[in-house]
Amino acid sequence: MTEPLLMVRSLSKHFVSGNETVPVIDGLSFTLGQGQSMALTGRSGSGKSTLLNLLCGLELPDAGTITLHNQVFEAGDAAVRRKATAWPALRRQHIGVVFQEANLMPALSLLDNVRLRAQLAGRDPANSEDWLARLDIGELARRYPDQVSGGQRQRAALAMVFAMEPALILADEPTGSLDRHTADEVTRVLFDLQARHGCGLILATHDAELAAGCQQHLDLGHLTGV
Ligand SMILES: Nc1ncnc2c1ncn2[C@@H]1O[C@H](COP(=O)(O)OP(=O)(O)OP(=O)(O)O)[C@@H](O)[C@H]1O
Repeated sequence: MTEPLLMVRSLSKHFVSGNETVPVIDGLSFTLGQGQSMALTGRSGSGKSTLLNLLCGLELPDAGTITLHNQVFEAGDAAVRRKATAWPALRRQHIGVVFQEANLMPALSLLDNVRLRAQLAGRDPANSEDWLARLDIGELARRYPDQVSGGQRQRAALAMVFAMEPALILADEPTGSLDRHTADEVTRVLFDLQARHGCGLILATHDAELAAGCQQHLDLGHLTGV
């Protein structure tokens, strides 16, 4: 049997805001298999973005263990506390992150953005133009991010993620800034490529149609009882 891609066990995270302690994630456990997709749902403030940040090491947990791509990150380890861990390399090479607003380098063309992302992950950038073509923006490859629409920028952001051949894609409201038609297109492309390339996908969304396309559902609002 193949190892799961991701195992989360008893994960907890709180923030301190002034005198107030804000518990966000409390004893969360779940498993994501290789190539599986999961929708993270829950009302605004229920902790979706916080969980995505924990899963790529941008936030540190108070308690619990994250096992991702055969690496174990245990809250409380001195290395985890100092962030002096394998997270940065894992993020660069194996975790593709997509935010609501596409995060492109403004001084680079769409094609050079994709090439750079592939190179940073240690992949061959030769297929970068192909990735843009597969996302139906091949003819825009030499334009700069401010010369294309929001939906086209979001497609370019997906091309960057797929060009790095990630084991896991973490997407935070990837269609949140798009109109319905463009959101449907980007959703179709995302699921199609994810299924074809067998990477895991976790996406935080308020979009019921996007959530319905995922194999697993995790409702954080329900879990944390808020
Ligand atoms: N750095 C921080 N300091 C204090 N509180 C924080 C911090 N980051 C997030 N929070 C709080 O943690 C809770 C969870 O926030 P988070 O952004 O994860 O929610 P979300 O489910 O992604 O919300 P949305 O759907 O609105 O994007 C919220 O109450 C938020 O105010």
